[in-house]
Amino acid sequence: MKKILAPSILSADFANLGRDVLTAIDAGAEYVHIDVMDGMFVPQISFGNPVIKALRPLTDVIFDAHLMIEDPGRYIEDFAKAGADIITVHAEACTHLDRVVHQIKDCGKKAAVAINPATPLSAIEYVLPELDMVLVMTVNPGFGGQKYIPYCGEKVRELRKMITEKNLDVDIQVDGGVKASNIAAIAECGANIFVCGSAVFEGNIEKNVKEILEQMNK
Ligand SMILES: O=C(CO)[C@@H](O)[C@H](O)COP(=O)(O)O
Ligand SMILES: [Fe+2]
Repeated sequence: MKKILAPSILSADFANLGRDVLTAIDAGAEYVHIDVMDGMFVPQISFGNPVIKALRPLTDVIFDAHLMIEDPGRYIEDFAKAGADIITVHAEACTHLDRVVHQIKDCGKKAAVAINPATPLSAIEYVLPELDMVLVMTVNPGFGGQKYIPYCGEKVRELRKMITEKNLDVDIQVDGGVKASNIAAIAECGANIFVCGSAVFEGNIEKNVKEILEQMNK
């Protein structure tokens, strides 16, 4: 299964966002992970779809919108129109998860569901055949630069087993505290899309991306 690095722009320099994003892409990142926070589902407010719209003309790479917002069904069409390719909603934020997943697919976008560290896999079990990706949060969402929660590796392993047993083709994304020093171990658990925020954007972006890719593909 192809492994992909998805830099999270939450840790980029917002005053030079386009430049930072293009540097990460030129160094080998294949997705751009866009963290949308509403100050309700998570404590912080980040940015909304105008930022996706502003970045869209710069590149054709996959834009992966991680919506950490309450009742995301209200905004699916807006994010689709802004240029997101994958739209991820939190299972914990949707009263009618199946309906929201279909809203995303009806917009012609890839549908993904995220689960927080303490949320069991059963929350996504029935919608799994409808999904392109599951995002297993490896920190409690809301902030960049947090420490990876080790028990999440076991959850990724169980999810990969569930996907294989059901004979499905679903990506597993991990997000939170992922860096060069732990990415190989997390990949071994069965994840194949890796969000890295601070590990990419703090310091030399090009050097960071190259080091992460090297460890990711070990
Ligand atoms: O969704 C989130 C945080 O809620 C993430 O995408 C973070 O932006 C990841 O940052 P690092 O833990 O990699 O610094
Ligand atoms: Fe994220």
